[in-house]
Amino acid sequence: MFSYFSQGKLVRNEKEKKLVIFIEGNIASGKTTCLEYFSKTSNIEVLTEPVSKWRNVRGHNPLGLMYQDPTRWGITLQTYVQLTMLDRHLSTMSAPVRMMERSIYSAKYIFVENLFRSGKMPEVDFAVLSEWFEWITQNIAIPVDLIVYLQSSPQTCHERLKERCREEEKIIPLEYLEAIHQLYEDWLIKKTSFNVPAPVLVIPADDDLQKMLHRYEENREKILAGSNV
Ligand SMILES: Nc1ncnc2c1ncn2[C@@H]1O[C@H](COP(=O)(O)OP(=O)(O)O)[C@@H](O)[C@H]1O
Ligand SMILES: Nc1ccn([C@H]2C[C@H](O)[C@@H](COP(=O)(O)O)O2)c(=O)n1
Repeated sequence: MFSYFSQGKLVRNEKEKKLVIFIEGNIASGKTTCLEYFSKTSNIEVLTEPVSKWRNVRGHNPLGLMYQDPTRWGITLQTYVQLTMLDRHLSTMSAPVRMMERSIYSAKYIFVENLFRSGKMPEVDFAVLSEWFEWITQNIAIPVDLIVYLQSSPQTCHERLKERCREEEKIIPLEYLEAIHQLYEDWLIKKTSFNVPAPVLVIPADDDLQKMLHRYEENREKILAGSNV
């Protein structure tokens, strides 16, 4: 699986240079819809977030538990998110371009950070997750060439979230989406909080579906720059 070290990190052995793009954004900002659109292009591999795993690990639902009692179950969910995202990052690419929903970075810089800052994650849980995250990112190369940030207002996300009606998310208040939004803005727009591992392309994402699909098409070249797709 890993065949050589580069700058002290384990690196996957891919024969040709491939393009890896993260699609980042708030909950219900339209990431999956965006990925669905690009999945129709041949030579693009799309990886959605493994939410089904987060809702069912050996019969348990860490996502649901986390929303019910974040202080008790936040670390349980986020440990599993970290593992499943790492597994996604390290999986063998089946096409020259990979577009993946979120990343191990946003899991830590947005969701873990939010749990901790809002006082819902005990300091010891945050410390353990941070140690894991730092070990992983210091020892394993996580390929990424571009981050596409779907920038949407928390209000829009709240409307879309209600429409999507995922059982576990019914209790999410607007304030939660506002906090996630602020963390994303600090990370990817102001660039004042954490390391940004690749250039960022910002796509405004509040418009209706038709306009959004048109906007994705307009941005296709920018997104796929450097690839032959
Ligand atoms: N541009 C849009 N306008 C209106 N509704 C949208 C738009 N994009 C997505 N949706 C709907 O909003 C909900 C969340 O979209 P989704 O793509 O699942 O977001 P995410 O993957 O970011 O959570 C879904 O019900 C989806 O059909
Ligand atoms: N590190 C993470 C990543 C995601 N979640 C939650 C947020 C949503 O309820 C769900 C993913 O849905 P999406 O944003 O793709 O609509 O998982 C989390 O709590 N921690």
